Amino acid sequence: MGTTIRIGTRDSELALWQANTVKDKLEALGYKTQLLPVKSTGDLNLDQPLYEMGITGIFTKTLDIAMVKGEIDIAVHSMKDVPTALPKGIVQAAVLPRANVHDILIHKGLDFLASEGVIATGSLRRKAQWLNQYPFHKIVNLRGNVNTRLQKLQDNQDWNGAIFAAAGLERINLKPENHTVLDWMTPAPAQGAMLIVVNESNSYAKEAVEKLNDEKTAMCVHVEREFLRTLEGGCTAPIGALAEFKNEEKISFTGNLFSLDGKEKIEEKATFNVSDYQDVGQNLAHKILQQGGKELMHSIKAKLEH
Ligand SMILES: NCc1[nH]cc(CCC(=O)O)c1CC(=O)O
Repeated sequence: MGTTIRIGTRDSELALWQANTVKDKLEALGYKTQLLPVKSTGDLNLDQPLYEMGITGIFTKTLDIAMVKGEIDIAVHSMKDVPTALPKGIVQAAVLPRANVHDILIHKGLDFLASEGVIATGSLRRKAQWLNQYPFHKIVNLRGNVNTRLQKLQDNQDWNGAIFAAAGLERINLKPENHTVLDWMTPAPAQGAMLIVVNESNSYAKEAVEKLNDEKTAMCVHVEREFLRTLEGGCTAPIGALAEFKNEEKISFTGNLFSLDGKEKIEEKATFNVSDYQDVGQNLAHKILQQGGKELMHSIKAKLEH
C-alpha cells in the first residue's frame, strides 16, 4: 500500500483530465500521489472468473482488474459509466461536485430540426429521447471517445449533429460554439459526476479520498442510480434520471424509461425531503415498473438480444 496513493485512470484525454483533477485535490491536502494510466488488459491470470467477482462494465473493467491485482490504490471514473453494482471488495469512497448535467447537440446549423435530419449517437437513451421529440429524424450509430466522435461528426457531411455530455466537452475545453443545450432531454443517471473507488481494505487511501466527497452530489446520484438499478435488472435500456437540490430541504427528481424507438415513454416526477433520499429512487422505479415498465423492459431486452 505505501504512502503514495496510486491513481489508476484510462488513457483518454477526458479520463486523464479527471484523474489529474483528483491528483491535484489530494496533493492540495498534503498527500503524495502517482498517476498510472492503465491500458486495456485482455487476458488475465486471476483465479476467479471476472463475472464471479462482479466485474462487468466495459469502461471500468480494466481499472477494476488493476485494483483487484493491487496495482493501483484508487480509480477515477465518469460515474455514469460505472455499473450500479460495484465488484466485490471495491467501494465508493467519494463523489466529486457535479459539473454540467446536460446533454448538448453539436450541429452544423439548425434548419434541419423542422424537417428531416440525421443525428449521430451510440446511446440508447439519447436515441430514444431524440426520436420521441423528432420522430421523422434518423439516428446513426456513433461510438468512440469524445475526440473521435467530434472528428467523425466533421467527416460525415450528411450528419446534421451529434449528441454529447456537456461535462465531457467542457472539461477538456472542446465545446464548440455551434452547440445547443438539450435541456428537455433527461440525462443519464450520474451524468456529470465523477466517482472515486478504492479497495475496501485500503484504509489509508479510503480515508484520504473520503475528504473529497461532495455530500449533495452523492445524495443526488444515489437517487438516480437506485432508480436505474431497480429498473434495469442488469439489462441496458433507455433510462434517464436527474435529481437536483431545489433548496436546502428539498430535492426534485425526474426519471423515465423509453421504448427503443422513442414512441413509448413512462415517467415519474417527484419533489421530496432530503431526509428521504435513501429509498426514493427505488420507490419511483417500482411505480414505473407497475405502469407498464415491466413489460417494456422485457420487450427491450428481447429486442437487444436479437
Ligand atoms: N459514455 C462516455 C462518457 N462517459 C462520461 C462522459 C462525459 C462526462 C460525464 O457525463 O460525466 C462521456 C462522454 C459523453 O457521454 O459524451
